[in-house]
Parts: sequence; C-alpha cells; structure tokens
Amino acid sequence: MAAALQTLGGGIGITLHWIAFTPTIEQQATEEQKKKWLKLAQDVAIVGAYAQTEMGHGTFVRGLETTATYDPSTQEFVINSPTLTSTKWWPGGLGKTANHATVMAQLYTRGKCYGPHNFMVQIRSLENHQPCPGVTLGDIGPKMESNGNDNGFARFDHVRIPRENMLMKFARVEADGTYVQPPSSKLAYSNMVYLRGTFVMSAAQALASATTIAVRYSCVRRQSEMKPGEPEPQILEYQTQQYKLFPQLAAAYAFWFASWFMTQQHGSITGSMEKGDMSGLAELHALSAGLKSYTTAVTARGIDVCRMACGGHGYSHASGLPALFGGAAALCTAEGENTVMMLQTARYLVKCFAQSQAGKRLTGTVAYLSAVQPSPVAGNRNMSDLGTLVAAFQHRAARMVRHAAMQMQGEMQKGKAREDAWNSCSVLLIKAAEAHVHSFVVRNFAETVQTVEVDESVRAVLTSLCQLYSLYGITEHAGDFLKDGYLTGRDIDAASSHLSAMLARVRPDAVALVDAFDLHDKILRSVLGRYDGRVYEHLYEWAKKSPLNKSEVHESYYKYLQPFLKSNRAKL
Ligand SMILES: CCCCCCCCCCCC(=O)SCCNC(=O)CCNC(=O)[C@H](O)C(C)(C)COP(=O)(O)OP(=O)(O)OC[C@H]1O[C@@H](n2cnc3c(N)ncnc32)[C@H](O)[C@@H]1OP(=O)(O)O
Ligand SMILES: Cc1cc2nc3c(=O)[nH]c(=O)nc-3n(C[C@H](O)[C@H](O)[C@H](O)COP(=O)(O)OP(=O)(O)OC[C@H]3O[C@@H](n4cnc5c(N)ncnc54)[C@H](O)[C@@H]3O)c2cc1C
Repeated sequence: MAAALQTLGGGIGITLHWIAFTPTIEQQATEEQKKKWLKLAQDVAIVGAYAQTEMGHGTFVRGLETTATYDPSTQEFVINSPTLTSTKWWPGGLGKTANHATVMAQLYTRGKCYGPHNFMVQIRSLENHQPCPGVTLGDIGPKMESNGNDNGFARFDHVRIPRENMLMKFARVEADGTYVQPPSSKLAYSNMVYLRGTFVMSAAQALASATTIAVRYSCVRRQSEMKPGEPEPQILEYQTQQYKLFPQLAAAYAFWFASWFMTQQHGSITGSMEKGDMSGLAELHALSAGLKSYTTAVTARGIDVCRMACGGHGYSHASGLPALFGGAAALCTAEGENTVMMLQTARYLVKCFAQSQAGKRLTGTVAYLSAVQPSPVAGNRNMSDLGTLVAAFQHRAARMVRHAAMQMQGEMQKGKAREDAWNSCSVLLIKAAEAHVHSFVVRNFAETVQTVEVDESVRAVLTSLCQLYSLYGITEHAGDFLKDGYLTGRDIDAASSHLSAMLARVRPDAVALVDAFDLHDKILRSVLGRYDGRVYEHLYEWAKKSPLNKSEVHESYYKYLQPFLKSNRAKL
C-alpha cells in the first residue's frame, strides 16, 4: 500500500483490485461464489474495481441511484444507471484497467427496494478488453496526484446479469424473487470497515516514509551559523527542526501500533461475526471510522510539515514528498470522507455515553467513559509519567464527549428534533470524537511500549517517543486540558519543558528510528531520503533528466520568446 501512495506508472493501476475488489469477494461472496471468482481475482486472471461511488453520491450510500432490479422470468438482475448523477465515478481501475466490478446498487425485487447491495458485473470482454454491451466506460481525468492510476466512470444501460451474481453471503434473493434479510443491514458495508482499517497502516507507512526522508535529509543539509565562525550545522541541530519532525516521527510509530490493534480487533470481531455474534460490529465500525479519519488527517498535515522542513528541495518531486502528500490527501477523502467518518464515531460515543448514564458498564475502547471522574483533581502531576499522560487524555475526551452529549440533550429539551440538535452540535461532536481517538492512540502507544518484546534499551527509546507524542498533543491542545482545571498552567509549563527535553533525548536516535522502518530507496523514491545520503550528486543527475533539458534551447524560445524579445528590442 505504501507503493500505492507513490504515483503509479503507466495509466493503469490495480491497487483497488487488491485492496477493495478482491476483499469484497472474500467478505461478501458465498462459498459457491468464491469458488467461481476468488481464485480468478487472486491469480489476476480477472481484474476488478470496487464500483460504489457515483457522480452524485459518495458519502451517502443509501442515496446511491444505480439500480439492480430482479427479473424472476429470466432469474436475472437488470443493472441500470437511471440518471447522469448515477454514473459510477471515481472507482480505481474502473475506466481503463478492470474487466470486472463489484457494483453497489439499490436492490429491487417484487417492486420493493431493499437498499444498497453488491453485484458482480463483467464490464469488459476478456478477449479484446472492449466494454461489454450496455456498459460505457472512461477515465475521469487528471487528479491532484497518482495520475498513473486510472480512476474511472461507468454507466449501465439495462445490463443483465445472472441472479447468482448478487454477492449473497449475507442477504439473498431466491429464484422466485423473495428477499432474505441479512443478520444486519450494515454487513453490506463490511468491506468498507475492513478497508478503513487498512488505511491506518497506510497512514503510518506514509508518515514513516516522509519522516525518513526529512530526518535523513536534515542530517545531510547544513545551513546557517548557530555560533559565529563555527561550521554550518546539520539543520537537525535546530530545536525548531526537531519540533517539526520528531512529533511526526512519534506519530508514525503511534499509528503503526494503532494499526496492529486495528488488525487484531478486525480479525477477532469478524471471527465472532462468522459465528453469528454481531455484538462487536458497532465498536469495530466506530473504531475503524475514527482511526481512519484521525490518522489520515494527521498524516497529510505531517507530510506537509516534513516537506516544508526540507526547504526548496522538499518542494521538488525529487524529494518524493509531494507525491506522498497527494497520496495521503486522497486517504482523507476516499473510503469515507474524514468528517463523515468522525461523525460516525461521535454517533457511537453519544450512544455509549447515554448507556453509561443509564448505569451500563462500558467496555472496549469506550470503557474509560464510565470510569473517568467528572470532577477535576488539580495538583502537581508528574508530566513525564506515561500513566499520568494517558489519564489526562482520557479525562479530556470524557469531558468533551459529556459536554457534546449534554449540549445535544439541551437542544432537544428546547424542542429541537434529534436530527437538528445533532447538526447544531456536530462541530462539538467532531472535536469530542477526535479527542476520543487521540486518547485511544496515546493509550495504545503507552501499552505497546510497556509490553512489546524488545531489548530494554529499545524500550527506553520507544518510551521517550511515546512521551514526546503525548506531551506534544497536550501542548498543542492545552486549552482542552485547562478548561475544567484538570491540568493547571504549571502542568502545561512542565509538559512544555519535558517536551524540549524529549526532543534533545530523541535526537541521537532519530536516524536509527527512521532506519528501523526499513523502507528501501525503491519504496521511498526520494533523492533527499537516500540511504547512502549522497543527495547533491543525485539531485543534479535527477534534474538533468528533466524533459526540459532534452534540448539546449527549448522550442518555446523560437515560438514565443524570440519574437517577443525582438519586438521589444525594436521599440527601444
Ligand atoms: C495516491 C493514490 C492514493 C491511494 C488511494 C487509496 C485507495 C482508495 C480506495 C478508496 C475506495 C473507496 O473510496 S470505496 C467507497 C468508500 N465509500 C464510503 O466509505 C462511503 C461512506 N459512507 C458510509 O459508509 C455510509 O453512508 C455512512 C456510514 C456514512 C452512513 O450509513 P447509513 O446507512 O446512512 O447509516 P446511518 O444512518 O449513519 O447509521 C445507522 C446505523 O448504522 C450504523 N452503521 C453505519 N455504517 C456501519 C458499518 N459500516 N458497520 C456497522 N454499523 C454501521 C451506524 O453506526 C448507526 O448505528 P446506530 O447508531 O443506529 O446504532
Ligand atoms: C483517490 C480516490 C480514490 C477513490 N477510489 C474509489 C473506489 O475505488 N471506489 C469507490 O466506490 N469510490 C472511490 N472513491 C470515492 C470516495 O469514496 C468518495 O469520494 C468519498 O466517499 C466521498 O464522497 P464524495 O466524493 O461524494 O463527497 P461528498 O460525500 O459529497 O462530501 C463532500 C463534503 O460534504 C460533506 N458531507 C457529506 N455528508 C455529510 C454529513 N452527513 N455531515 C457532514 N458533512 C457531510 C463531507 O464532509 C465533504 O466535506 C475514491 C476517491 C478518491 C479521492
């Protein structure tokens, strides 16, 4: 997936075949259907796209317009794009690469709509790759980044597929058109939950790549005078450079560990669901939505901080940082736009808060909501103690969830409908959900560094990194911690001075910490981040390959500049 975040070459891309199309078959097809399609997909004997988003709808899946109408006389579904806005729009590989697609469409049988379901549709001939009859395909045009990958559009004009092409692991339509309910209507969304979970690792890898590039370059680059007459220092010696890069480095580790937890959670909850126990689905959805939203947003911002920390060369494609940024920016929108995903987490938190108010003991990632004391306990805290830092983040999140939920209850008591009260509190709800996810990431980071099986010297470095990540979060969001007096001004000052000490403590291990990501130059694709540090020679070689350098005097001189100069000189 890290490679996917770099631009893909050649106008085709099968990233989505691997991360969306094939997992959809794995998760939503019956055993019978897997026998038919899964091996073909795994062997790339067919290439697929995950065709859900339309020109008019991406977030609101229940609003999708593509229809799949069951015809019992022929036992077929008729796939149709009834409007321009129902055109499938964005799916990776859909325009030029894929010959199959799982198409999310509103299922109609016996005149009733049963909502969005997935259907397997062949879209191109396996002989000559021409679009199948009734299918119109194309690329949606240049994008912010990853223009090597085709993101396509598709229209269906009453395309008929066999009944067996409905992915029927959860819901079914019998030959006579009877619809059989799934255990939960949200199981049709299960592959999105899976993919969001993988985005946490994609974010970690992207931030790991960016910090590798920026830290290594910051050891090669020497600039300015720290003391008059002394040699120019490595720019990593400046505290401001450490303050830019080390919190991003710590976040990369934090997100890497969070993705371990996400993968483990996804496995155990979907395992239970296979046995019919759906109880973990809501927590899994809330966690994957919140973590995806939080980690991709922090990563995109963090990559741009790394780019700026590399000066002009960071802005060059030679650095690899613009491509990384473009890829990470995509992760903020794709697979559930970040705002909408964080609101899904907020919805779950408000529900859990109400349950805890009614006396239910909460478990899992929200357990702290019922355990945290509402009243602040001010006093001199040891701001370098991980337990203290975790408790501060949990207190902050619990306070903000409570505040947002009570605000919403207040609005409803004033007579507002629930939906209106929700909307008028949604900024508070988003901030509370972000605080919740942030507290989870900090707690998980702290628990991982305390339990992971490593040499004690490595544990010490990881502990410093976890302290740095937490202290940075407290100083960056000081107001949230000061608001109810849980932390005092003195605590925040102590946090700031500990943070400065952590920057100095991490400095000697910074290169080792990025080397530990073990990202090969071929993955980094960065002249600045080269393992051998030979930046300048390779920057010059890279520049010489620029297409503009194919000729000494570019053709544009003769076409535009020469006549322009001539006419100006003639006027002198
Ligand atoms: C460089 C190149 C880069 C690389 C590029 C990298 C590759 C890019 C790959 C991108 C691939 C794609 O984008 S594929 C397309 C991705 N699209 C999306 O993710 C669409 C996002 N939208 C959605 O998932 C849905 O519309 C929602 C969740 C926002 C709303 O769904 P809804 O059905 O309206 O549900 P809603 O009314 O909000 O909530 C009703 C109840 O359902 C629950 N619920 C909602 N969803 C789920 C769920 N998945 N699992 C369990 N429960 C759920 C709620 O918690 C709630 O429970 P209760 O409170 O009632 O108990
Ligand atoms: C690089 C890339 C790859 C993609 N690949 C695929 C793919 O392979 N398959 C596929 O099916 N799709 C794919 N997508 C599409 C992607 O899933 C959608 O873009 C995404 O779900 C957002 O939907 P939208 O674009 O319609 O934006 P909208 O849903 O229109 O959102 C626009 C804005 O409205 C806001 N908004 C919407 N609803 C709410 C709400 N309820 N509350 C508050 N604010 C709201 C959003 O926050 C957002 O800021 C891809 C997109 C990108 C960028």
